[in-house]
Amino acid sequence: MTSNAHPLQSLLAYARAHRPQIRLAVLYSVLNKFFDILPEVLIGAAVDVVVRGEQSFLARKILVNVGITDTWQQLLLLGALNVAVWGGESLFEYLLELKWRGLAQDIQHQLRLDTYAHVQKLELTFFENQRTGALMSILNEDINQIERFVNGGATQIIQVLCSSLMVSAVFFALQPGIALIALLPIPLILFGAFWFQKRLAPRYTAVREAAGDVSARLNNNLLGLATIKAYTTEDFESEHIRQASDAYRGANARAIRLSSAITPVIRMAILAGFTATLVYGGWLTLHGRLEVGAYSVLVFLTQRLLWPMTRLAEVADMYQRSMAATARALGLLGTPIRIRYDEGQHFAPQQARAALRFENLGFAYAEQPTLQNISLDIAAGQTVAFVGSTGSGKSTLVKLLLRFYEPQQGRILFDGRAIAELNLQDLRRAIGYVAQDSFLTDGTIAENIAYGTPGASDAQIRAAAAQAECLEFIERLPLGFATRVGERGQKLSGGQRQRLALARAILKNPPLLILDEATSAVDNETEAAIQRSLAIVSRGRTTLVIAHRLSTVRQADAIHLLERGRIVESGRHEELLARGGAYAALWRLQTGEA
Ligand SMILES: Nc1ncnc2c1ncn2[C@@H]1O[C@H](COP(=O)(O)OP(=O)(O)OP(=O)(O)O)[C@@H](O)[C@H]1O
Repeated sequence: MTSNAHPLQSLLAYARAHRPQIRLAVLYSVLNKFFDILPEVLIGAAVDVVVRGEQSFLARKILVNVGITDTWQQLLLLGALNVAVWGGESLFEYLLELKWRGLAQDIQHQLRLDTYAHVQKLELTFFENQRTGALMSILNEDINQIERFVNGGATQIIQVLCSSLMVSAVFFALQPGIALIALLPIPLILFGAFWFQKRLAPRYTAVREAAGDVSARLNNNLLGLATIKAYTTEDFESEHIRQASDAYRGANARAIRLSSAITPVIRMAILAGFTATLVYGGWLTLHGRLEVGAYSVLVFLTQRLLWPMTRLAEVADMYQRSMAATARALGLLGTPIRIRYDEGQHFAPQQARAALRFENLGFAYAEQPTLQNISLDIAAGQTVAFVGSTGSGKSTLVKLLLRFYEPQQGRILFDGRAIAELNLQDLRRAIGYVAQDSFLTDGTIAENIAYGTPGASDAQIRAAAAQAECLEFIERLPLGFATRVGERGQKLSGGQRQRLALARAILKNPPLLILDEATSAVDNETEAAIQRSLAIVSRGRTTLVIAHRLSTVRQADAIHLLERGRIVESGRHEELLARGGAYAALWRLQTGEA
């Protein structure tokens, strides 16, 4: 899937597994075309019979020993052949439709699944530099475009090629002189189609990119509707969408201007060949140098050549669109996964003790360092808190532990082994992570708690909810655990979402639990609830808590205060207070003792 290969080549390489199917589909297309041009030949033969009677083509001994001199029998034979030809054409039409359309479905299905599965494994940095809507447009529209091409475009290309070859063969067999004239425009047409195609390609790439942009903006706005309403920026945002949509329309207009010219131009070239056949062939026939039957075959066949060639334009258009789509979809599929899932030593996540060691860790998202010289030991089973001002790097620290990012310096050991050498999924299975903004699915409360722990019983789900102190609010809902939470858990309060996310992590029963508290703005009751549940859930496992409210973590075995990416103070609550440093100041500030 190298980026410098032609998209068609890449697509064929991707569809390797479908090769036998593709070959069969191509065969059906060829056979269908073969039967499709035979009626014209039969018309010629019929004209030949009525004009020349017993001297006709059919009366002569040709390839096979036909030699039927009786004209009535000749006509009957033609009738029978006609039925067979039309029957064959219909049969192969059915088969080719079945095969190509089946292939289109199989390929789009596989491509969508593969691309999605691949995208899921890409590291977070990739998504931070991409817009979700643009990715959605690749996963949806671009893959649909490829589906449309395989559905109808591929067979059309094959059929245009076949009919050109077959018609040329008939022409040469009947009248080589006319054949040369009639077929003269073909190189011109092919050259023209190629010329258009080359110029269309970048225009369609621009169209696909503009479509991705529209989709990205729509997605962004729909997610931010509450903010749009609150700031009454509806008109401003409509204008944003208008600009994106306008750019899409403009990109399409540039493609349309060119693509609309293809058919008329090609038709004019065909016209030259057709007129030449009509006039020159007629002249030859009048002078007895061409049979009437052969003349009619040639005239009809030029028509046969004409229509597929005009379709060539349409097909070239569709081809170009889908190649732009293919390049985007396969490009996404070919994006290298930097933090690999399939490497590293396996271990049993549930048996881990989760003793942690951070060794001189240094990390930067961009140039500015976010974390520097972080070194600390966390014994198995300890509860450790990270506190510090906003943006000091607390969340980043645990994200490195989850291997969402790779540190530029130092390493993290998990039970004595560097996490970079462990199997990524085993490591993550050993961790229960409650993020600041946990992702809730559009399902029920029970489904959300059991997310990541398939097969959990109702009793287990209930117990986890109780430990996370969310049983009370769940039971007040009319449908209880069966209540649907809406997309991203919209129908719940921020605190309720956080509790639910905690219940989810508890149910997973991981050796290492990470709680990233979103805010210090909690009421006293919630604060007490957090303390209670923390005491329960941290039992028997290593627990890391990122806290904004110092009182929630005063019982922790160790507290680390971060400032601008460095640990500036560490110790137990009482020790830190006694030291009278930055932690003590922060404590006084929060408790109002200042
Ligand atoms: N994905 C990212 N890309 C670039 N910079 C980031 C990214 N995530 C965080 N940062 C920056 O890194 C710094 C540390 O962020 P981090 O989220 O670790 O802080 P925090 O201490 O957890 O803050 P808070 O208490 O507000 O949650 C911040 O300056 C932030 O702007």
